Amino acid sequence: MGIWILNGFTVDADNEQTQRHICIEDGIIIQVINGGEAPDTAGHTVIDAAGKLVSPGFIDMHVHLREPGFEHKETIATGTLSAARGGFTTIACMPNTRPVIDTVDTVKLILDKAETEGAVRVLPYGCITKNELGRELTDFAALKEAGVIGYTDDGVGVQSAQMMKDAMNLAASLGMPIIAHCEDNTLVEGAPVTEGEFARKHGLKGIPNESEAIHVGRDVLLAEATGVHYHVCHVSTEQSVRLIRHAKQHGIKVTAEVCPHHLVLSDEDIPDLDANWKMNPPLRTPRDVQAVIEGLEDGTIDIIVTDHAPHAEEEKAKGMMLAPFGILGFETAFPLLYTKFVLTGQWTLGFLVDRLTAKPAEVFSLPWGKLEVGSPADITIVDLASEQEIKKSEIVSKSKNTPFIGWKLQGWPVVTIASGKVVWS
Ligand SMILES: NC(=O)N[C@@H](CC(=O)O)C(=O)O
Ligand SMILES: [Zn+2]
Ligand SMILES: [Zn+2]
Repeated sequence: MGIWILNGFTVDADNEQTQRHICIEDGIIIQVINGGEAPDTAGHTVIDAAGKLVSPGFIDMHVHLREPGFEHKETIATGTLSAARGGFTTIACMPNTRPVIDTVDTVKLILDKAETEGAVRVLPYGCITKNELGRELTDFAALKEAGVIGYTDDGVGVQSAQMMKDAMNLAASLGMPIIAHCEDNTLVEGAPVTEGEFARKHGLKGIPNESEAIHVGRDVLLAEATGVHYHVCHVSTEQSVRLIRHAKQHGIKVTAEVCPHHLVLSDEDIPDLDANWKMNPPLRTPRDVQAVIEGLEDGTIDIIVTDHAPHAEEEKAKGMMLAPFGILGFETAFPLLYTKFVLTGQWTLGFLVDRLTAKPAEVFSLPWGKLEVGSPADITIVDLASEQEIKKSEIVSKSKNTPFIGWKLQGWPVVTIASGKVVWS
């Protein structure tokens, strides 16, 4: 017995919208009918998607699931369910767990747990350096063999240029990407927010834009020298956008991602010293926000990721200086971007959906992100008309650290199907 999803509409990157009936069985899309009368659905479960968007399940290439080691913040079970609520069916998890994902055993542990306890598909990254200490490369070949999809020390920047170059050479020889958290530690020194209005007003030390952009500049040159696929994490500054644009113009194999919060918030929106507004990279100035939006719009930045970074309430209660960096991402991403960019007419729906589905699949050569006969049945149904307020009590993630509580947003995922199973409705 399969599932028929009737009368919904799909959208492509050019914003072409088509009414469709879609049948899935055994985890695969087995039939797609364009328009017209509903087919005979006898013997199947029926989901009425009339008036709703039927999208390939969203893909999030940058998330933190916290297991193993930080299960008080999130687990693979709670994190993947939070992803499902947000409409994500494939998520790529960062290795800054405890232990970090730098051995074959830890990769296996993640994959096993995801298989048995996860609501959606989990793709692990492995560390670039052992323990993310920047001193010694991990065993890239063994990690690849175990199932990682790329290498990153997310959470910290790789400080040594030579170490990064060695990593790129090795990754290139294996046909694997390097995913970089760009941050020069010598320029940061314990600052909690960006250099800008907010830091000045509160007398706080600021994180300068160069701390990110210096690594981007260094790394695109190293990527050119080594030929690796180099992917920049959570781009937040005008300078980084400029450097990536220049690198792409010169044929360097660089791709990049941006987070919803860096597209909709600047440091001037931070209301007070509440650490739910603290993340790395920090909210930047309005000028940077404008630059990352333009970067996404012109293709300099390829994809949208959430950087879902759960932290417990007591950790965030330590205040702006002492609390850890990071905010939740999964459950607010689509409604936030739909409300702020599509409803306002700045982006088409097709553009937004593409940057969350087909584009990430293309950038990382993944087989998901499309609704075609024979494709895995990863499908997200979105009620574009529904408006809801973000309430702390409704957050599925184990943590509640988001600055968006109380925001009224439109465009909520209502059914998420992963590998043919309804994982959220
Ligand atoms: N983004 C964050 O603010 N925090 C991330 C680390 C990271 O993505 O660099 C985390 O692990 O909490
Ligand atoms: Zn990072
Ligand atoms: Zn991250």
